[in-house]
Amino acid sequence: MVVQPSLWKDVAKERKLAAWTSVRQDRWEGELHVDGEIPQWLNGTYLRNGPGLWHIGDYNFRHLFDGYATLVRLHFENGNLIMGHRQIESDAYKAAIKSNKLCYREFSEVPKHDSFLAYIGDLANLFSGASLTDNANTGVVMLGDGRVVCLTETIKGSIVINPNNLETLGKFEYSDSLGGLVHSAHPIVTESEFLTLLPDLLKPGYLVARMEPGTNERKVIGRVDCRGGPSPGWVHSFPVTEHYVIVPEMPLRYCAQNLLRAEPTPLYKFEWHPESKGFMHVMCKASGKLVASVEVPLFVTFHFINAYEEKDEDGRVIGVVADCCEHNADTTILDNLRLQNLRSWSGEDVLPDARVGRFKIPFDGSPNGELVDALNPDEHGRGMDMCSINPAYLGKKYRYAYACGAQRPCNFPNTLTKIDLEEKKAKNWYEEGAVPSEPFFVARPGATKEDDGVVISMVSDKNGEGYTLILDGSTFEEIARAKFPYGLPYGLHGCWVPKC
Ligand SMILES: CC(=O)/C=C/C=C(C)/C=C/C1=C(C)CCCC1(C)C
Ligand SMILES: CC(/C=C/C=O)=C\C=C\C=O
Ligand SMILES: [Fe+2]
Repeated sequence: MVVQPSLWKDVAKERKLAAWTSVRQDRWEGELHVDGEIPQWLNGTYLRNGPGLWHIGDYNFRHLFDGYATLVRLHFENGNLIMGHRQIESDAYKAAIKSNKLCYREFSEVPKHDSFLAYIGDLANLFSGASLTDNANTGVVMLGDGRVVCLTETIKGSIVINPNNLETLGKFEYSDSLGGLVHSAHPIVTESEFLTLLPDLLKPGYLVARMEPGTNERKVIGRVDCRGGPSPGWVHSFPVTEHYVIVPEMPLRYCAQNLLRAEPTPLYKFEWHPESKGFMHVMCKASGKLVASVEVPLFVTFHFINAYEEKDEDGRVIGVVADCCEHNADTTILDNLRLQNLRSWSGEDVLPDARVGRFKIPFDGSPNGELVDALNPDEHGRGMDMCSINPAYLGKKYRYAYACGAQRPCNFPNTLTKIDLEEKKAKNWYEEGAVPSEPFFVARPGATKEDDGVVISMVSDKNGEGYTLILDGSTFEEIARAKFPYGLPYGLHGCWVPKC
């Protein structure tokens, strides 16, 4: 249906999204009725994590990223679908439930202090990490050894769960002595390794570390010193190629003063330092040596999509290409994700523009890299975030990415978009008034084509209800949907646990 621009205000007024509504679910499990056909080959479990509980008692959290971690499980077996929904029992969540107040520092929320002495104690606890949250609300990964770990930006917020019943099993304790308080919320996880970045806030730089399946020990591959200052850039995610780890140094940098503040600033724990510039560093995975370090145009990104190596006719690597969901070097997206903003949409077109930003990083010693549009952003409505690819193409030349785009006016990405990076075209799925979550690609076993598989998303519809949507990866047409028993809060990132 096409809505007249003058009617958008009515559409916005009538919309009741479950996406931004807190739900506390100690445990729900049940079978869903499926409309359409779930392919018989789709056997396994899609797990999705995200912040779904944004209040304690009558105190409401401010930011999307503050909410307590909520897992949703979609178990596919022979065309049938069973759903599960459960909170992660982090120390932060348990303490809040027990004492009916915030006890740990979340993304924007800081516990209130009864006295000056308590405030000083809390500052000490900030430096030791004791007051930081372990609310693992960002993503979930399956390690090569089968353990399933939920993650956030604090290292202590690494929590092992049981993918079959969503039970919290306990902390993932790193057995090394790397220390540090924060890491990239998105490690690169394959059957053979777990790669992570640890920003060093004291001596600005990043450690690149690797962990083998079956162990809890991260080993340092190498270190990158920051070229700008005064602190490392925020590193929510990073890309890899077959032989290199790419370390982004974003001009949106961690900020010690903002870490200490009780009230959030528009950039939360970060600060925008355009004068410090942006850089991309490329480290050889085998040797830990830097093979390139270039200045790039200013950029703002949460999520890298993929990266790959470019070769000359003799097969020598001449550079790397790295793609990300890039917010046109505009940091306002971070504050746009305040719950009040998300909940009070009046029909105005307030989602800042974003694009698939493509970094080109040469290996010939040039001081600069490029950042260009990978395709015309109008193809996906100038909204772009929450991406996935076929995991078989991780680090390799690839053609397709799946993400959330925009059908304007909107205040949040509201389409699913299949990006064809070769044809520079996008195919979009949209339902009026609805908000879909990250489209997650699952390849058909035995597939030889990159887009042979399905794309799973969970949609909040305009009536406060929701459903899971299964699109064909190739045609991007709906093949099945299944209504949830109640509307689910928005979720961030997921993983696929194949049936063993
Ligand atoms: C949900 C999401 O994508 C990001 C969550 C980020 C969090 C919880 C960040 C927390 C932090 C602190 C509690 C203090 C230190 C800085 C920072 C990593 C931002
Ligand atoms: C939901 C989001 C950005 C949307 C912007 O268009 C970012 C989430 C980041 C954390 O995982
Ligand atoms: Fe993320």
